[in-house]
Amino acid sequence: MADLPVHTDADPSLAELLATHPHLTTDPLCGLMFEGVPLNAIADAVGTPCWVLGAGTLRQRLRRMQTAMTDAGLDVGIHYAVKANDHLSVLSLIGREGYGVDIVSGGELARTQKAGIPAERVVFSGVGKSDAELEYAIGLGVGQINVESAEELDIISAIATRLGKQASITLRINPDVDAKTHAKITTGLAANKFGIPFDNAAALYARAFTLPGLKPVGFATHIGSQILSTAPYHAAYARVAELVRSVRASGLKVEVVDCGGGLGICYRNEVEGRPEALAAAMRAELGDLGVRLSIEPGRWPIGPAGVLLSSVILRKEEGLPGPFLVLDAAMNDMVRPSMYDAWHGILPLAPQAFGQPATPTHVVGPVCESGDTFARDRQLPPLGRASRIAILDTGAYGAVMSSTYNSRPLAAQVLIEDGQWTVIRHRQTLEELWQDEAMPAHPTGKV
Ligand SMILES: Cc1ncc(COP(=O)(O)O)c(C=O)c1O
Ligand SMILES: N[C@@H](CCCC[NH3+])C(=O)O
Repeated sequence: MADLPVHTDADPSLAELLATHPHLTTDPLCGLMFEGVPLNAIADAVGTPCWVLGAGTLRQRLRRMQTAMTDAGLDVGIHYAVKANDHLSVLSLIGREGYGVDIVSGGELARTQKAGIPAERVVFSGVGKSDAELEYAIGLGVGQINVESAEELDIISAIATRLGKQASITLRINPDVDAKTHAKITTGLAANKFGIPFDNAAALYARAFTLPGLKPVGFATHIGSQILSTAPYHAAYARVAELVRSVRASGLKVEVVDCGGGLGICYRNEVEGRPEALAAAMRAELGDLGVRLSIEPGRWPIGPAGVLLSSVILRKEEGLPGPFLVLDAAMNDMVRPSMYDAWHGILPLAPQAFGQPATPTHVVGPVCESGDTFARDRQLPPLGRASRIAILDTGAYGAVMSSTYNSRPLAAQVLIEDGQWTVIRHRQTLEELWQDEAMPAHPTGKV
């Protein structure tokens, strides 16, 4: 994998975006299609905003990861990171394909159980697992708990002992490696809250063998997300390998190394992270240790498998520095641009839009915050009221990060499978916005 994530600073043209997103095609009559389904047909039936997920793309990308590992001579367990997209349809597909999952909360664990994923295929990560969450996970017999602090080790030992269980644990190591990604999603630097400092890990691992209720099986690391270079992976895995060798030299058993997730995708013009290069890094640094390896990918398999459909409410130009397209989707639906200044491709749905000249356009949502902006100075064909667009690469960290800010109902979700599409989440109704709220009785009995 090249260490040059961005090959040009210019925004890709619509044609270039189509070339880097092979599951999206255009048809002269139907316009933009996703996995062979006209997106306009979905928008006509379901309305906008609407998330569309392609099961074929997800399946194909997971298989590519598995094949990359096998081709490198590695037997690697794939534990899909549920946080990227926790819809039951996704988890059910993951389970049926035989993969495991990486979870970070009791809620995610409950979803995996609802989707029928066996508890032994679950890895529980997270910097602050509550007692209730740990009791739930240990009681169910999850396959592995990645421990992130000395205090957590004691808590898990106490809970497992109380429940009469043995919890398989790894220590999540903070290798102090710069993943060279956005500051808000880097996790492997010493200053980050995640993992156990490298220098404390060997002693803590030894201590884990002395505590009741624990079965220490190895180490885990996860250095961040949207990583586009293999160098940080090499550096992190080399440190973990050093640790494995040193604790083994002191007579301790190590059976497992969990290599985390983080492989990046092409949003704009980045050279997408290649699972083959990740496999090569794992093989080079960890291949001779005779341990069971696993990875926890979220964004890579599912990010490109989703788009967010939206309609233009109106086009606002008067007195402004360039035209503003105000969409019916907003930061409450997709927060990544507001939160990380993330760049997401935008394609029109209409067939005729592709041949027209593009001009710089601002694309915003209707929420009452200037940060509710999807794109600035984006080269787009002339779009106006009722034009439809697709915001690309929203399969990961899209719908899962939605809120109902400004009392905006959660958008509908659709899954495409084998050329057929199904609504997998209805658009939230206004009543559902407040159905879980209660009003204290007013002393006079009236509001
Ligand atoms: C422990 C852990 N594993 C896996 C992931 C998945 O990361 P990504 O979606 O970048 O592959 C994350 C999120 O960064 C994480 O915190
Ligand atoms: N939410 C982040 C990724 C966080 C990864 C979680 N460990 C994003 O949208 O890029």
